[in-house]
Amino acid sequence: MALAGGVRVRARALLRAGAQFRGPVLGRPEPAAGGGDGTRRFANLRVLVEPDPAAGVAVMKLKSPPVNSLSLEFMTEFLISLEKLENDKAFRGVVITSDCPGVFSAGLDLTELCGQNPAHYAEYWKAVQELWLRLFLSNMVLVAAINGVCPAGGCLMALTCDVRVLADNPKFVIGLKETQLGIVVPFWLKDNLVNTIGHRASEHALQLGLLFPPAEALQVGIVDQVVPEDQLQSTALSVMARWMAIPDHARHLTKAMMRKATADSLIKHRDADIQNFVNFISRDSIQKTLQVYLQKLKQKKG
Ligand SMILES: CCC/C=C/C(=O)SCCNC(=O)CCNC(=O)[C@H](O)C(C)(C)COP(=O)([O-])OP(=O)([O-])OC[C@H]1O[C@@H](n2cnc3c(N)ncnc32)[C@H](O)[C@@H]1OP(=O)([O-])[O-]
Repeated sequence: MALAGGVRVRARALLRAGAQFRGPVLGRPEPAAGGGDGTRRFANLRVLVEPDPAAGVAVMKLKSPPVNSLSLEFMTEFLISLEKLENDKAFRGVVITSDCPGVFSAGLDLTELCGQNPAHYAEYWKAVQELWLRLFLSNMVLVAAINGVCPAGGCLMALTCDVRVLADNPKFVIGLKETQLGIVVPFWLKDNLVNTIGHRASEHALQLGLLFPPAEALQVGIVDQVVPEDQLQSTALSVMARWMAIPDHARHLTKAMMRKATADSLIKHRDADIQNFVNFISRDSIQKTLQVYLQKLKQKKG
């Protein structure tokens, strides 16, 4: 699946502006700095990719400090990196994890949702849809190695993966907390959650905006495994090895079959979903709530 129009234009603009792949790109391998071991690390500003072509696996590290919030730039760069891997036959699996200590992703970037104009909200929401669709429909095996707090839009990314492994730390909560912020999750993300944990548990989780600590997350099924923090990466890679042992073609056709109806319901109603989001987020009451919340986050430090 190619990048949608707006995101593609933005991606091109970023690249034209020299969006600054600091390392070698896939297809033009060079040894990693100082490595000389044939591994091909590449990075843009906000995503670090550590490829292991021999295993057919790459680790994508989200590194948009302080909290990996989903800004337009972050999502664009993430999708460029993902597309590079998808276009390279050497790669069949991706582990997604964070390079920001204690935070997998803080979710949607609230500065993109506050005090902007409707055209911006529309562009932003289209990019969020695109991020979800591209991950949800990826042919590759995606494993989320969740090494930090994972609320809302962070949980969105994790939910698209085939497997979620969470590091066992009581601070590392995961869930769709949107109602706590006065936001309603989009129907396609609700469907994604229902497919994962079932209808009744989703009703509770979504209405209450629940964030699950590790033991509860495992119990409700929003993650598949909880492991000690120092075993997260190795567990994610061994889960990946198990999935990679399945013939690719059969596996990804099965994945597509399982996910098609959920994805199609967004694809068919993309424009209406954008319009709905723009109308909702532009409301004075929502803007006020989000601004107060953002202000509170900023004051936390002071
Ligand atoms: C698709 C479905 C709908 C989805 C909706 C959403 O995702 S809505 C989103 C739902 N997400 C949430 O409700 C999560 C909100 N975030 C948090 O709860 C905490 O930041 C944390 C627990 C993620 C990390 O705690 P910590 O103590 O490690 O870090 P800290 O708290 O000190 O923050 C550091 C800096 O980052 C800033 N910043 C933080 N988040 C965001 C953001 N989303 N955006 C922008 N900026 C954000 C914060 O203001 C501060 O800025 P400053 O002062 O340096 O200019």
